[in-house]
Amino acid sequence: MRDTGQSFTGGDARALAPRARGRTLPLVARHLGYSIDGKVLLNIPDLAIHPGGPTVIMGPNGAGKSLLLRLFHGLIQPTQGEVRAGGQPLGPATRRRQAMVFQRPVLLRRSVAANVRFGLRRAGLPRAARRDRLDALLAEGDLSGKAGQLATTLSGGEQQRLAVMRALATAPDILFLDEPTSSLDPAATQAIEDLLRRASAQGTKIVLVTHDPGQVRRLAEDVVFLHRGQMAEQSPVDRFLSDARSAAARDFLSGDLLV
Ligand SMILES: Nc1ncnc2c1ncn2[C@@H]1O[C@H](COP(=O)(O)OP(=O)(O)OP(=O)(O)O)[C@@H](O)[C@H]1O
Repeated sequence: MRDTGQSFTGGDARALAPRARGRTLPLVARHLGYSIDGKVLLNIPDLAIHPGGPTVIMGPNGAGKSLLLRLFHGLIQPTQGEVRAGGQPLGPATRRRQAMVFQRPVLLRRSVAANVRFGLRRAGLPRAARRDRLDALLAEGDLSGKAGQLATTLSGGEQQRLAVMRALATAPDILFLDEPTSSLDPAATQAIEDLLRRASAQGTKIVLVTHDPGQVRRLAEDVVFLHRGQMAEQSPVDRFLSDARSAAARDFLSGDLLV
Protein backbone atom coordinates (compact mmCIF):
# COMPACT_ATOMS: atom_id res chain seq x y z
CA MET A 1 0.00 0.00 0.00
CA ARG A 2 1.40 3.39 -0.89
CA ASP A 3 0.47 6.30 1.33
CA THR A 4 0.85 9.92 0.54
CA GLY A 5 -0.71 11.62 3.53
CA GLN A 6 0.43 12.49 6.97
CA SER A 7 -1.67 12.03 10.02
CA PHE A 8 -0.94 13.47 13.34
CA THR A 9 -3.28 13.86 16.15
CA GLY A 10 -2.77 16.35 18.92
CA GLY A 11 -3.75 16.26 22.57
CA ASP A 12 -4.50 19.00 25.02
CA ALA A 13 -1.77 20.80 26.95
CA ARG A 14 -2.15 18.50 29.97
CA ALA A 15 -1.60 15.51 27.72
CA LEU A 16 1.89 16.86 26.98
CA ALA A 17 2.94 16.80 30.63
CA PRO A 18 5.89 14.39 31.02
CA ARG A 19 4.08 12.27 33.63
CA ALA A 20 1.33 11.64 31.08
CA ARG A 21 3.76 10.33 28.47
CA GLY A 22 3.75 6.67 27.62
CA ARG A 23 0.32 5.90 29.01
CA THR A 24 -0.85 4.48 25.70
CA LEU A 25 1.78 1.72 25.75
CA PRO A 26 2.02 -1.18 25.47
CA LEU A 27 0.18 -1.38 22.21
CA VAL A 28 -1.34 -4.82 21.99
CA ALA A 29 -2.92 -6.64 19.06
CA ARG A 30 -5.19 -9.53 20.09
CA HIS A 31 -6.65 -11.85 17.44
CA LEU A 32 -6.25 -8.92 15.09
CA GLY A 33 -7.56 -9.56 11.61
CA TYR A 34 -8.28 -7.51 8.52
CA SER A 35 -10.18 -8.98 5.59
CA ILE A 36 -11.68 -7.55 2.43
CA ASP A 37 -14.34 -9.44 0.47
CA GLY A 38 -13.67 -12.52 2.57
CA LYS A 39 -9.95 -12.48 1.81
CA VAL A 40 -7.79 -12.40 4.93
CA LEU A 41 -5.09 -9.76 4.39
CA LEU A 42 -3.76 -9.70 7.93
CA ASN A 43 -4.03 -12.16 10.81
CA ILE A 44 -2.04 -11.36 13.96
CA PRO A 45 -3.13 -13.51 16.93
CA ASP A 46 -0.91 -11.84 19.51
CA LEU A 47 1.59 -8.98 19.29
CA ALA A 48 2.73 -6.44 21.87
CA ILE A 49 4.75 -3.28 21.23
CA HIS A 50 6.42 -2.24 24.47
CA PRO A 51 8.02 1.02 25.58
CA GLY A 52 11.73 1.18 24.78
CA GLY A 53 13.88 1.59 21.69
CA PRO A 54 12.52 1.54 18.13
CA THR A 55 10.49 -1.42 16.92
CA VAL A 56 10.98 -2.07 13.21
CA ILE A 57 8.40 -3.90 11.11
CA MET A 58 9.91 -5.72 8.14
CA GLY A 59 8.70 -8.03 5.44
CA PRO A 60 8.37 -8.35 1.68
CA ASN A 61 5.97 -6.27 -0.44
CA GLY A 62 2.36 -7.04 0.33
CA ALA A 63 3.16 -8.70 3.68
CA GLY A 64 0.72 -6.41 5.51
CA LYS A 65 3.11 -3.90 7.10
CA SER A 66 1.13 -0.80 6.13
CA LEU A 67 -2.14 -2.45 7.12
CA LEU A 68 -0.71 -3.22 10.56
CA LEU A 69 0.44 0.40 11.05
CA ARG A 70 -2.97 1.68 9.93
CA LEU A 71 -4.75 -0.65 12.34
CA PHE A 72 -2.41 0.39 15.17
CA HIS A 73 -3.11 4.06 14.43
CA GLY A 74 -6.85 3.55 14.02
CA LEU A 75 -6.93 4.70 10.39
CA ILE A 76 -8.77 1.49 9.53
CA GLN A 77 -10.89 -0.72 11.75
CA PRO A 78 -10.10 -4.41 12.27
CA THR A 79 -12.59 -6.88 10.89
CA GLN A 80 -11.63 -9.18 13.76
CA GLY A 81 -10.07 -8.73 17.19
CA GLU A 82 -8.79 -5.49 18.62
CA VAL A 83 -5.93 -3.14 19.37
CA ARG A 84 -5.48 -1.98 22.97
CA ALA A 85 -3.31 0.96 23.91
CA GLY A 86 -2.11 1.06 27.52
CA GLY A 87 -4.92 -1.29 28.47
CA GLN A 88 -7.60 0.87 26.82
CA PRO A 89 -9.42 0.19 23.58
CA LEU A 90 -7.95 2.30 20.79
CA GLY A 91 -10.14 5.40 20.57
CA PRO A 92 -9.97 9.18 20.14
CA ALA A 93 -8.14 9.75 23.45
CA THR A 94 -5.45 7.13 22.83
CA ARG A 95 -5.13 8.08 19.15
CA ARG A 96 -4.39 11.66 20.17
CA ARG A 97 -1.22 10.35 21.80
CA GLN A 98 -0.03 8.85 18.49
CA ALA A 99 1.38 10.39 15.31
CA MET A 100 2.17 8.97 11.89
CA VAL A 101 4.51 9.88 9.05
CA PHE A 102 4.12 8.34 5.62
CA GLN A 103 6.53 7.52 2.85
CA ARG A 104 5.73 10.68 0.92
CA PRO A 105 4.87 13.61 3.13
CA VAL A 106 1.98 15.83 2.16
CA LEU A 107 2.58 19.19 3.75
CA LEU A 108 0.37 22.25 4.03
CA ARG A 109 0.93 24.63 1.11
CA ARG A 110 2.20 27.12 3.59
CA SER A 111 5.57 28.03 5.08
CA VAL A 112 7.79 25.60 6.92
CA ALA A 113 7.11 27.46 10.18
CA ALA A 114 3.34 27.42 9.55
CA ASN A 115 3.45 23.64 9.17
CA VAL A 116 5.14 23.19 12.54
CA ARG A 117 2.87 25.83 14.12
CA PHE A 118 -0.10 23.80 12.91
CA GLY A 119 1.25 20.81 14.83
CA LEU A 120 1.81 22.89 17.95
CA ARG A 121 -1.73 24.28 17.81
CA ARG A 122 -3.12 20.78 17.40
CA ALA A 123 -1.08 19.78 20.45
CA GLY A 124 -2.91 22.46 22.44
CA LEU A 125 0.29 24.19 23.53
CA PRO A 126 -0.39 27.64 25.04
CA ARG A 127 0.40 30.46 22.62
CA ALA A 128 3.29 31.79 24.72
CA ALA A 129 5.03 28.41 24.75
CA ARG A 130 4.56 27.85 21.03
CA ARG A 131 7.22 30.34 19.89
CA ASP A 132 10.04 28.70 21.87
CA ARG A 133 8.91 25.23 20.91
CA LEU A 134 8.68 26.25 17.26
CA ASP A 135 12.24 27.57 17.30
CA ALA A 136 13.48 24.42 19.03
CA LEU A 137 11.74 22.09 16.57
CA LEU A 138 12.99 24.03 13.54
CA ALA A 139 16.54 23.99 14.91
CA GLU A 140 16.37 20.28 15.67
CA GLY A 141 15.15 19.57 12.15
CA ASP A 142 17.91 21.82 10.72
CA LEU A 143 15.19 23.94 9.14
CA SER A 144 15.68 27.26 10.95
CA GLY A 145 17.11 28.89 7.83
CA LYS A 146 14.06 27.80 5.82
CA ALA A 147 11.33 28.82 8.24
CA GLY A 148 9.72 31.22 5.77
CA GLN A 149 10.05 28.98 2.69
CA LEU A 150 6.99 27.38 1.12
CA ALA A 151 7.05 23.81 2.47
CA THR A 152 6.23 22.23 -0.88
CA THR A 153 9.37 23.78 -2.41
CA LEU A 154 11.66 21.98 0.02
CA SER A 155 13.78 19.07 -1.20
CA GLY A 156 12.44 15.56 -0.54
CA GLY A 157 14.77 15.11 2.43
CA GLU A 158 13.83 18.49 3.90
CA GLN A 159 10.13 17.76 3.46
CA GLN A 160 10.47 14.50 5.32
CA ARG A 161 12.44 16.21 8.12
CA LEU A 162 9.62 18.73 8.35
CA ALA A 163 7.00 15.97 8.41
CA VAL A 164 8.84 14.31 11.28
CA MET A 165 9.21 17.59 13.22
CA ARG A 166 5.54 18.41 12.67
CA ALA A 167 4.57 14.98 14.01
CA LEU A 168 6.92 15.36 16.99
CA ALA A 169 5.41 18.77 17.78
CA THR A 170 2.56 16.87 19.42
CA ALA A 171 5.02 15.04 21.76
CA PRO A 172 3.39 11.71 20.91
CA ASP A 173 3.78 8.53 22.93
CA ILE A 174 4.16 6.63 19.67
CA LEU A 175 5.38 7.78 16.28
CA PHE A 176 4.57 5.41 13.41
CA LEU A 177 6.61 5.80 10.23
CA ASP A 178 5.85 3.91 7.01
CA GLU A 179 9.04 3.63 4.94
CA PRO A 180 10.01 7.24 5.71
CA THR A 181 13.40 7.07 4.00
CA SER A 182 12.74 4.80 1.02
CA SER A 183 13.11 7.62 -1.50
CA LEU A 184 15.90 9.49 0.31
CA ASP A 185 19.66 9.42 -0.29
CA PRO A 186 22.08 8.27 2.43
CA ALA A 187 22.67 11.76 3.89
CA ALA A 188 18.96 12.56 4.08
CA THR A 189 18.30 9.09 5.51
CA GLN A 190 20.93 9.66 8.18
CA ALA A 191 19.32 12.99 9.12
CA ILE A 192 15.93 11.31 9.62
CA GLU A 193 17.49 8.45 11.59
CA ASP A 194 19.26 10.98 13.85
CA LEU A 195 15.92 12.70 14.54
CA LEU A 196 14.30 9.36 15.34
CA ARG A 197 17.12 8.32 17.67
CA ARG A 198 16.76 11.61 19.55
CA ALA A 199 12.98 11.31 19.75
CA SER A 200 13.39 7.76 21.02
CA ALA A 201 15.87 8.88 23.69
CA GLN A 202 13.33 11.52 24.75
CA GLY A 203 10.66 8.90 25.31
CA THR A 204 8.70 8.64 22.07
CA LYS A 205 8.21 5.05 21.00
CA ILE A 206 9.27 4.70 17.36
CA VAL A 207 7.49 2.05 15.26
CA LEU A 208 8.93 2.06 11.76
CA VAL A 209 8.37 0.05 8.58
CA THR A 210 11.41 -0.51 6.40
CA HIS A 211 12.78 -2.89 3.77
CA ASP A 212 16.35 -1.93 4.59
CA PRO A 213 18.35 -4.38 6.77
CA GLY A 214 20.95 -1.61 7.27
CA GLN A 215 18.28 0.59 8.83
CA VAL A 216 17.23 -2.29 11.06
CA ARG A 217 20.84 -2.65 12.24
CA ARG A 218 21.21 1.09 12.84
CA LEU A 219 17.91 1.79 14.56
CA ALA A 220 16.00 -1.21 15.83
CA GLU A 221 15.78 -2.59 19.30
CA ASP A 222 13.42 -5.31 18.17
CA VAL A 223 12.00 -6.51 14.87
CA VAL A 224 8.55 -7.75 13.86
CA PHE A 225 8.75 -9.75 10.63
CA LEU A 226 5.57 -10.18 8.59
CA HIS A 227 5.05 -12.57 5.71
CA ARG A 228 1.84 -13.07 3.75
CA GLY A 229 -0.26 -11.29 6.35
CA GLN A 230 1.09 -13.38 9.24
CA MET A 231 3.62 -12.55 11.91
CA ALA A 232 6.59 -14.80 11.21
CA GLU A 233 8.51 -13.62 14.27
CA GLN A 234 9.22 -10.87 16.79
CA SER A 235 12.83 -10.88 17.98
CA PRO A 236 15.46 -8.64 19.57
CA VAL A 237 17.47 -7.10 16.74
CA ASP A 238 20.73 -8.95 17.42
CA ARG A 239 19.04 -12.31 17.33
CA PHE A 240 16.98 -11.35 14.30
CA LEU A 241 20.06 -10.39 12.29
CA SER A 242 22.31 -13.25 13.39
CA ASP A 243 19.89 -16.10 14.00
CA ALA A 244 16.37 -15.32 12.80
CA ARG A 245 13.93 -17.98 13.93
CA SER A 246 11.65 -17.96 10.88
CA ALA A 247 12.69 -19.35 7.52
CA ALA A 248 10.93 -16.39 5.85
CA ALA A 249 13.10 -13.86 7.71
CA ARG A 250 16.29 -15.85 7.10
CA ASP A 251 15.55 -16.01 3.36
CA PHE A 252 14.69 -12.30 3.28
CA LEU A 253 17.91 -11.35 5.07
CA SER A 254 20.04 -13.59 2.88
CA GLY A 255 18.73 -11.81 -0.21
CA ASP A 256 16.63 -14.71 -1.49
CA LEU A 257 13.53 -13.58 -3.34
CA LEU A 258 10.54 -14.14 -1.08
CA VAL A 259 7.29 -14.66 -2.97
N1 LIG B 1 -8.08 -1.54 0.40
C1 LIG B 1 -7.57 -2.71 -0.01
N2 LIG B 1 -8.28 -3.49 -0.87
C2 LIG B 1 -7.78 -4.68 -1.27
N3 LIG B 1 -6.58 -5.15 -0.91
C3 LIG B 1 -5.85 -4.41 -0.07
C4 LIG B 1 -6.29 -3.15 0.42
N4 LIG B 1 -5.35 -2.66 1.22
C5 LIG B 1 -4.35 -3.55 1.24
N5 LIG B 1 -4.63 -4.61 0.45
C6 LIG B 1 -3.78 -5.77 0.20
O1 LIG B 1 -3.29 -6.21 1.44
C7 LIG B 1 -1.97 -6.72 1.29
C8 LIG B 1 -1.04 -6.04 2.27
O2 LIG B 1 -0.90 -4.68 1.89
P1 LIG B 1 0.10 -3.70 2.62
O3 LIG B 1 0.03 -2.40 1.93
O4 LIG B 1 -0.14 -3.72 4.07
O5 LIG B 1 1.52 -4.39 2.32
P2 LIG B 1 2.97 -3.91 2.70
O6 LIG B 1 3.62 -5.02 3.47
O7 LIG B 1 2.93 -2.57 3.36
O8 LIG B 1 3.65 -3.83 1.27
P3 LIG B 1 4.72 -2.79 0.61
O9 LIG B 1 6.05 -3.18 1.20
O10 LIG B 1 4.63 -3.12 -0.83
O11 LIG B 1 4.28 -1.41 0.93
C9 LIG B 1 -1.58 -6.49 -0.16
O12 LIG B 1 -1.76 -7.68 -0.87
C10 LIG B 1 -2.58 -5.43 -0.63
O13 LIG B 1 -2.85 -5.55 -2.00
